[in-house]
Amino acid sequence: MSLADSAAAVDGAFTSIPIIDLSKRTTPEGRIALAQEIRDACMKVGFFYSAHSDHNAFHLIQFILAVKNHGIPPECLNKVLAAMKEYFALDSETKLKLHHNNYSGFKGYSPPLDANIDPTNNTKGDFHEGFRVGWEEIKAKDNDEKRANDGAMAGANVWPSECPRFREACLEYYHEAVGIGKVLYPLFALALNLPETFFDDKTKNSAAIMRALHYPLQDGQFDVDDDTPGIGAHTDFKCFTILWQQPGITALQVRNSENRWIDAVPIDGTLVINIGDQLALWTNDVFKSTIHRAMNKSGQERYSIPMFFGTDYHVNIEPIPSCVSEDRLSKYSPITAGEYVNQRLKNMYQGTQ
Ligand SMILES: O=C(O)CCC(=O)C(=O)O
Ligand SMILES: [Fe+2]
Repeated sequence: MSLADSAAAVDGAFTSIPIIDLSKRTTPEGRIALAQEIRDACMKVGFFYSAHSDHNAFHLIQFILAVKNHGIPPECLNKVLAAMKEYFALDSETKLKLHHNNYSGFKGYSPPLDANIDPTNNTKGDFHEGFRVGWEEIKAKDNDEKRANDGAMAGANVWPSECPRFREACLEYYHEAVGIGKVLYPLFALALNLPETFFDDKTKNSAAIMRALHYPLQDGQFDVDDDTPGIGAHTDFKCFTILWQQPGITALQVRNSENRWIDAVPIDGTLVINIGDQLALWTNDVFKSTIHRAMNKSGQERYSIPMFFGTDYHVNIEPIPSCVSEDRLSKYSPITAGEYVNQRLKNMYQGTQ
């Protein structure tokens, strides 16, 4: 059965989110099995957790991936969480100095209610604040080709001098997550019956954007109520997202085909991986980009870190042939990844105005 045919046979009425054991990727058979699991998960759900199946998963992921230099050590997560707490606790005047409107490529700070990712559903905006970071070497380089090649999203990162440890903590996390992205791209290619290397020449510049997110408490400072989403219903703009969510606080929800919201409860030691629109474009919707949102009703502040992985900004995205058939005609016209992301970001920020 072709990918286009099997996509027609699945429905999206999932009630739980599968956990994929990334440790299997070390053998060729393991990678094929994993690609099959990823394929099933993407076609039905669009969201999955990346984990080792052991309850002590993080250490095992770290061990297995550390061999290939792809693990995210717990210290790295602790460090970035501590830095995020310190940064977001700064007063808003200080944070607003780095408002993303003042910089290119949307880098920098976005205050609460700045964006409205789902303008159809509310007028107040999304009740989170965030900080956007793109590619940068940890040890600053005079000539950073990867950053210079970022085309439509080009622009240097900006950093708050008031929280000196923020830069290093974010960039350490950024590079760890890029390592996991490098593991996932070949698995997605295999899952699509493509050569493992299909995405290699399309992801040379790591078109990866990280956002440090803070969902504040409703303390009367902002005009929000219980129905104001932390982030409204949306699909992500790129190929896939690797999301770290703060343990112990459930806020992320995924919508199934029956329009029911399914909680993506944080599971210790896992990262949530979800498919974004660029992969849906590449695959003519064989891989679904699933609608999700975050509603923080925990009564506590919440922190999360999505990292969005796209193809390089100059790359033209068009449905791959195995995902197109007579019954499943190509739904999308070619567009460059950069144009696509830039347009979506503009819409997101204009939605509140
Ligand atoms: O914070 C979360 O759990 C989700 C964030 C998200 O969906 C996004 O930033 O696109
Ligand atoms: Fe998202």
